[in-house]
Amino acid sequence: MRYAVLVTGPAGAGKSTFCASLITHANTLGRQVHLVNLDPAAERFEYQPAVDIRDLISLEDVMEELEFGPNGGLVYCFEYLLNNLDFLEDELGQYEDEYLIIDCPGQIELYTHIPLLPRLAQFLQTRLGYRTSAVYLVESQFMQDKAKYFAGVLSAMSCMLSLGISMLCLMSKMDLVKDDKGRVRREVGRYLDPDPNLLLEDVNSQTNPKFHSLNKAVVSLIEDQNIVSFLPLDVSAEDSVNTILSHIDNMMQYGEDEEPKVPKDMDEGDFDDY
Ligand SMILES: Nc1nc2c(ncn2[C@@H]2O[C@H](COP(=O)(O)OP(=O)(O)OP(=O)(O)O)[C@@H](O)[C@H]2O)c(=O)[nH]1
Ligand SMILES: [Mg+2]
Repeated sequence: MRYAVLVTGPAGAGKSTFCASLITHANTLGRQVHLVNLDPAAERFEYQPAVDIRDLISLEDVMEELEFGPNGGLVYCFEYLLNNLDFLEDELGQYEDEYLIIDCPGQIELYTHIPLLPRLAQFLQTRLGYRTSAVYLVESQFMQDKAKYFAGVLSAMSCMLSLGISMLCLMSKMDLVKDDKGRVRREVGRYLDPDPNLLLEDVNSQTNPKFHSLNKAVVSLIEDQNIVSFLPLDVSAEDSVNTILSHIDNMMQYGEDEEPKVPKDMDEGDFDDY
């Protein structure tokens, strides 16, 4: 069985850092995972990507040779990738029993203007037989501001709806919102899994009454899509990364088709103790 996790979210949310810590953690569990880089502007990685879009096309070349600016250049790179999906098939086709962590770029227009990620998710699933899921990162500092919280949740929802695969929302950089005793600050912690009614009260208390019905509509949309809860991500804490990996595994039913591995020196009688 093959598995793939798309790591998505806005620019600077911590996607590449999360990919590296997920790989480090999986390695300590003795699991083989590989990094796929889909960011044509990426410069350096903690782990060498097994598959790298820069081997197909680099943003620097596009900007130099075709005289695109950085954002137009990125869009060009992705359109080029979409027209050359056989590149991915050649690169990924060789992996059997594989678990891929796919580091995506952060420019939000790549998620909304051109259907790159949905096409890619579909290609991975139907053409290459990968069980594919996604995570979406939103920075914890955004949660201190209600308007930014709304924007973060709505962008996560738009990504989830356009991808059409199961998705987990992560609140990244939790170490930045801890108090001096190491506890997550209350005003942020309550947004990990907020009560929609309290959320509405909170937002209404900070906005002009003429926007209250809009607030209500957004909160009920958030509630309907069941996307209000975030898992906390602190890359410096192994148990946070471990919990997230377990959720991702569950989401893809990782390992359910695998034969259970029994340690060699355990005969059947030993199982009575468990
Ligand atoms: N304090 C803290 N900083 C973090 C954490 N994760 C990432 N960062 C920092 O945030 C910045 C951006 O992190 P990246 O991992 O490059 O973010 P990204 O989402 O891959 O960014 P783009 O690929 O440019 O969209 C870097 O300076 C990281 O060191 C975290 O958990 N805690
Ligand atoms: Mg990155």
